Amino acid sequence: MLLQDIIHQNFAETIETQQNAALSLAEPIEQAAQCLLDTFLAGQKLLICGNGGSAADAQHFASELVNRFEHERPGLPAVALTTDSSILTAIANDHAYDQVFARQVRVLGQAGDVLVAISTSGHSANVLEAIKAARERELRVVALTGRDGGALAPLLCARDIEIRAPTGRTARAQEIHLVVIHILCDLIDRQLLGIR
Ligand SMILES: O=C(CO)[C@@H](O)[C@H](O)[C@H](O)[C@H](O)COP(=O)(O)O
Ligand SMILES: [Zn+2]
Repeated sequence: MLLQDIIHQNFAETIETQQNAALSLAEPIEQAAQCLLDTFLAGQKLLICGNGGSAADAQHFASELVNRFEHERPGLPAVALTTDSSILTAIANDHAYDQVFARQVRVLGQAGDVLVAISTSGHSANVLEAIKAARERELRVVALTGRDGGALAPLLCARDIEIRAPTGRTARAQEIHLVVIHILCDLIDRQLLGIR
């Protein structure tokens, strides 16, 4: 196949996936925005985790909440659990890599906080362990997933929210996740600032 064909094929797949997501994800995104807004209005916080590109998404989301998205407003409390190399390496070295987020959830999480768990496959062991820790500490979970939800989806309970990108490709799921993160920021800003 010509390189230009591959380029066009990637764009076409992205557009189709985004169109499918617009149809299937409006409801869980609305629920998640309300959940996050209620959490902030109650004075509680978000903890956000994921691996690789999803670690970047966790940091991206936290920065838009703590600092700002498109409008000036008071900062909103959100912590990416992916950023402190001393904490991450100590937990991985002394315990296990699958505990790097769970231990932070147990230490930093308080009942009523929300864990945002990001995994395109739903099979990252450290994200699954973080969800189990969230359950113990009575945090709600907003999960950004893909494929069939993997081993993550069955861990969720009725109070949790799954936003599942309708694709089997990690790259396409990550692209959906970033759009979802920006929509959540937009909805939160509009509600907080009374923008229509
Ligand atoms: O960004 C990419 C691929 O686009 C990779 O870094 C990817 O995030 C990593 O392979 C992750 O370990 C995948 O984890 P997950 O989404 O399956 O939980
Ligand atoms: Zn990537």
